[in-house]
Amino acid sequence: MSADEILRMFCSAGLSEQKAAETMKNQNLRKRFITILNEAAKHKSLSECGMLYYHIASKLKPVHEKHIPFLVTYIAEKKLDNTQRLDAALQYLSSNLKDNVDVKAFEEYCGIGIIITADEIEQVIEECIEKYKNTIIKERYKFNVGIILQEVRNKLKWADGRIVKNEVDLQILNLIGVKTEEDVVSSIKKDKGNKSNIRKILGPIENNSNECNLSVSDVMKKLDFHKPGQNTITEGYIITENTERLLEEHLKITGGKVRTRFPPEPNGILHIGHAKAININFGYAAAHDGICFLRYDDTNPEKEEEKFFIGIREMVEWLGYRPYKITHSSDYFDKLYELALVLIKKGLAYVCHQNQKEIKGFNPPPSPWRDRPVTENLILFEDMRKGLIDEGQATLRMKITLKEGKQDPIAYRIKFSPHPRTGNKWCIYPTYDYTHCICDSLENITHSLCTKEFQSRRPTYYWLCNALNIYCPVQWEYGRLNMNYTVVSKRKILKLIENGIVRNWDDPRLFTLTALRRRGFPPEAINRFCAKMGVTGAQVVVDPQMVESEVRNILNDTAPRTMVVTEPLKVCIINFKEINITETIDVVNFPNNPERGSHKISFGNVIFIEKSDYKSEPDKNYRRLSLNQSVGLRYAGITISVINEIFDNDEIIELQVKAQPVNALIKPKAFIHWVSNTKLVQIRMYERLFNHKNPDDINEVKEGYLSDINPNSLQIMEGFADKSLETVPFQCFQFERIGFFCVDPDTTNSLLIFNRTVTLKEDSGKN
Ligand SMILES: Nc1ncnc2c1ncn2[C@@H]1O[C@H](COP(=O)(O)OP(=O)(O)OP(=O)(O)O)[C@@H](O)[C@H]1O
Ligand SMILES: NC(=O)CC[C@H](N)C(=O)O
Repeated sequence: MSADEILRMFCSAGLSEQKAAETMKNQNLRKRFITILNEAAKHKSLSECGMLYYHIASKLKPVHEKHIPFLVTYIAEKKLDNTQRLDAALQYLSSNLKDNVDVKAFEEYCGIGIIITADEIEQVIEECIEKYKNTIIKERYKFNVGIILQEVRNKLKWADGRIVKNEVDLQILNLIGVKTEEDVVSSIKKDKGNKSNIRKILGPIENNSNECNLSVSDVMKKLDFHKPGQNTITEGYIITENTERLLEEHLKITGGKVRTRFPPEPNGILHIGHAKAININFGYAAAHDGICFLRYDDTNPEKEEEKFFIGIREMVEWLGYRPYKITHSSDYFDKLYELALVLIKKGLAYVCHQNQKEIKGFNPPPSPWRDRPVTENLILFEDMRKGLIDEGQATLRMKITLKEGKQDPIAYRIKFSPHPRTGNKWCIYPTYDYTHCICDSLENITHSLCTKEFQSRRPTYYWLCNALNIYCPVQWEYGRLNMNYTVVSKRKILKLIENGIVRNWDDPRLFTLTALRRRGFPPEAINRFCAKMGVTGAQVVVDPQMVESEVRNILNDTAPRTMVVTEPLKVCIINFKEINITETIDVVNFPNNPERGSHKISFGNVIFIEKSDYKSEPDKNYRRLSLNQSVGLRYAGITISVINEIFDNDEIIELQVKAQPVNALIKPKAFIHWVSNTKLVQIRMYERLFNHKNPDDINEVKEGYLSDINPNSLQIMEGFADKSLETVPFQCFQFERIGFFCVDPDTTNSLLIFNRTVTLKEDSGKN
C-alpha cells in the first residue's frame, strides 16, 4: 500500500488528518494499526469502531499482538464497546499471560453483557447528590464533582463515563441553578490557588490528603499502586517470555504480600525529606499488611561510616517503624559479582577504558571497546577484581542504549577503598544502576518506591532485571519533599558545623531528624505532616510552619503545663502573712482534662514574674500589671497591686506589691504566670536559621547560604522553673503563655536546659 492509501485508510477509520499524519510517523503504531484495520475489514466494522481500534493500536503491548484477531472480533461484535471495557481487556491480558484466553473470566473482567440503563444511572446519581446536597448548596460550583463521579463509578462500574458526567452536571444544575457571576469569579480564584498548590497530583499516585486529617495509613490505603503480582499492568513494564513464570515464583515466596524497602546511603544523617520516604515505604507496607526492609545502600565505601548506619536505624525506629529485616547492598556483593559474569557471558556487558570525562554529557561517543569479545571481557573484569588495573582505568558497562541518548551505564568501577562491612575483600564496587534493581529483585520487593529523579533510571532497572532473567519489581516515583528557610544537603550542613554556625548535626535549628527530635518535635507530628503532604509526583516545597502546626496539635494533647519565667522580675508580696494562702498549690497538668493529674508548686512572699508582664505606664490596651492596674496570678487565686518600684540605676529590679484574694468584686483583666521557689533553667530560643526562603539559591542570596544566617536564630536566656519540676531528656512541656519546650540532653544535675520547640501560636504576641 502506498503512503497515500494508508493515510486514507486511517482517515476512514475516523482519525483526523493531523492524527493520521502523526500516526504515519510512528513506525510501530503505524504497523500495528494497519494490522488491526486489515483484521477489522473482515468484519466490516471499520467506520463505526475506528476509534476503538486506534485505542488498542496505541495501547497494546508487543507481547499481546497475537491477540489482535480476538480483540477485533469483540470490538466488531460490540462486546467491547467503549474505552473503559477496552482498557479492562488490555489489563486482563497483561495480568493473564497464557496464550489461550479464558473467555469466561475475560468477559467477566470486562463487564461484557452488563447493560446499564439511563434510569439506573439517573437513580444512582440522584442518591449521591442527595448525600452531598448540603455541601453542594454551600460550595456551589466549587464543589468537587469528582467525588460524585467516583461514587457512581464504584456503584456502576460499567456505566458510560460521558453519560454519567452529563447527568451529574444536569442534576447539579437543577439543584443550584446556572452559574452566577460570583461563581465564575470564585472559580477563577480557586484556579489561581491551585497553581501554587503544592499537592498537585500527578500520574496514578494519588490521595486526598488535603481533604481532612488523614493518617499515614489512610493516605497509603488510598494509593493506586498495583497489587503484588500485577506488575504487568503497570505503565512501561516489560513483559518477556519469562515474566509469567518469574511472577509466579515471586508470589510463592512473598505469599502475595506487599514488600517495600527504605534504601538510604549510610553516608549521613536523615532529614525531613527522608521522613517522607520512610513513611511512604514503611507506611505503604504497614497499610497493606506487608513488610518493609531497611536496606543500607552501601556501595560507596569511602563515604560510609559506622555512626551513620546506627543513626539511620535509630531515626527509623524513632518515627515508630520496625524494619522487617535490616539488609545491606553489600550483603549481595558475591551474588552481584556472579550476575555480572552472567551479563558478560551473554554479551550484555563489557570492560571499557573511556574515562569519566569522555562518557559524560548528552550523546557521548560510543565506547570503542563495546564489541570486544566475551573472553577478553571476562579476563579484564577478573583483572579489575584482582586489583591489577588502576582506579579510573577501567569500568564494566552494560550494553543498553537509553532513549534519552544515555548509553551503556556503568555497572562496576574500581575503588581501592576498604568497605566498612566487607573490608578489603573487594576493590571493585557496583554502581547504583547495577545494584539497586538486583537487590530489589533478590528481596522480592513488590513496590520499589523512590523519588522522581530516579524516573530516568527506570529503563535501566527494567532492562537489567530482564537481561538477567530475574524477577523484575515495579518502580514507582514520587516527588521529593523540601523545606524552605533551611538546607538539608550533608555537605552544606557540614560547612555550617565547621564554621561554628550550628553546633552539630542535631542542632535544633536544622531539619535533620535528630535535630527535630532534640527540638522536641514529636515523631507523630512529623508523620502526620508527611501524610498531609500526600504522595504526589510533584516536588513539594513547604514552609516550616506547616510542620510546626502539626507539632502544636500533638503537643497540645501531650505536653503537660508548667509555669516557667524566662526573664524574671522579682516581686515581694508585703502582706503575704495576712492573705492566708497555702504555700503549696496543686496545679492540673491539662486544664481541659483535670483527670490527667496534677503537680504541686510552691508559693511564698517572693515570686518572679516576666519582665514583660510589668509596665509602669502602659498604653490603654495593656491588660497586665502596671502602677495603676492589678493583675491576677494563675492558680494562686490572688491579684497583686504595685505599691513600690525599686530601681538600680534606671532599671526596675524589684516590685513591692500587695495581694488580695480574687473575688467577684476584684476581677483582674489578666492572669499571669509566676514562679516562687525557684530552680535555675537555661532556655534556648530558636528562630529560623536563614533569612531567605532559599538560602542556597544564588539568585536569592548572592554571597551564598553561609552569608544568610539570621543572627537571632539562637538566643539563650536564664529563667526560673519551680524547684520541684522533674524532667527527663527530650520530655516536652507547655510553658504557660510562652510556648512548647523540650528538655535538652545537655541538661546536668545543676542546670536544667530547655529548647523552645514552637511558640504557642504561629504568630505569637502577648497582650
Ligand atoms: N527530600 C526527599 N524527599 C523525599 N524522599 C527523599 C528525599 N531525599 C531522599 N529521599 C529518599 O530517601 C531514600 C534514601 O535516600 P538516600 O539517603 O540514599 O538519598 P539522598 O538522595 O542521598 O539524600 P540526601 O542527598 O538529600 O541526603 C531514597 O529512596 C530517596 O529517594
Ligand atoms: N531508588 C532509590 O530509592 C534510591 C536510593 C539510593 N540510596 C539513593 O538515593 O541514591
